[in-house]
Amino acid sequence: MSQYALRAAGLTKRYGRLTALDDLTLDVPAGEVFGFLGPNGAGKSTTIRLLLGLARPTAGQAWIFGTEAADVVRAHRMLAYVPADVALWPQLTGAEILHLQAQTGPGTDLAYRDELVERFALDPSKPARTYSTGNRQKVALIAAFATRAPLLVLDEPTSGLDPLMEREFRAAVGQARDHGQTVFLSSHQLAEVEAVCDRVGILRTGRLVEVATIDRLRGLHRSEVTVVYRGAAPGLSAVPGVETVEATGESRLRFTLTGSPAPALRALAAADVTALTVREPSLEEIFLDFYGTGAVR
Ligand SMILES: Nc1ncnc2c1ncn2[C@@H]1O[C@H](COP(=O)(O)OP(=O)(O)OP(=O)(O)O)[C@@H](O)[C@H]1O
Repeated sequence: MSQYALRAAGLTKRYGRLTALDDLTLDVPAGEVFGFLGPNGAGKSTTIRLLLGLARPTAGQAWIFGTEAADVVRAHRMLAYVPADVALWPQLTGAEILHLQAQTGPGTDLAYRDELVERFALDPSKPARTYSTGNRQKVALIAAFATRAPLLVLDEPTSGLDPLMEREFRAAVGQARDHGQTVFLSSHQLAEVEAVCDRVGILRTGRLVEVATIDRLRGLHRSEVTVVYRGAAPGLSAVPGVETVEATGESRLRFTLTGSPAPALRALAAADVTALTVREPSLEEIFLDFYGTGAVR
């Protein structure tokens, strides 16, 4: 079997004049948890549809463990997929659907599946028509995580989950990694990708603009810090990671912080700080930060 779980070479998809995916070349080694990050409409789902053979590329090719993605019967023996919008058979219960999927998929660890049903707090006795978006997502996630498929393809899998369930999701991704499974996870949530992924590809208007490890991504991460103080202003000039310090009112200032917060915290500790807020940048801000407005097409 190929050492790459997933490969794309010049993968392109056009819908009329719109280029949804533009010349994607990407290798994901087996065993990696790879995050595919991008704002709405960046082309994440299009990429996944091409990888799954659900759509035909306008140009280029993709492979799943060395098998052409277009060879759906062989490629799908090696993967489990959770779509962004999970549709289930409305008249079947959660348990019946999990049973059905275990019969048709690449093999299921039934004991682990039961454990996941507990952990995700799913009531499998109810018909799927009564399930909320989050519960439908749970059924699909449980079915996928309980397989021993070497590749899990998850398209924005936590959009309907609450924070407790997100924690379970992250733990399940960790266990998949421990089993040696490869995870390809599309997301527009920076925090989720940071928490679970080894490497991240950043997609923007159909183009892969960066592939970076999480450490490198953290380096790009610029937070905005607001400080209210009494007496003398904290001395922040020449503090590593601190930039663009500006007074925003009487005894109030704002600065941006990149990398480790320790030097800035030491500088702030020397002043009489009465309030401190830290705002994480949005993904879009990080894009703009890193690529400049010139990168926007
Ligand atoms: N079948 C289609 N016909 C025409 N345009 C399409 C089709 N599918 C996707 N697109 C367009 O391709 C672009 C990429 O869409 P895609 O769904 O891949 O983005 P995404 O990154 O998955 O976004 P989201 O996070 O909103 O799901 C968008 O501009 C979208 O409108």
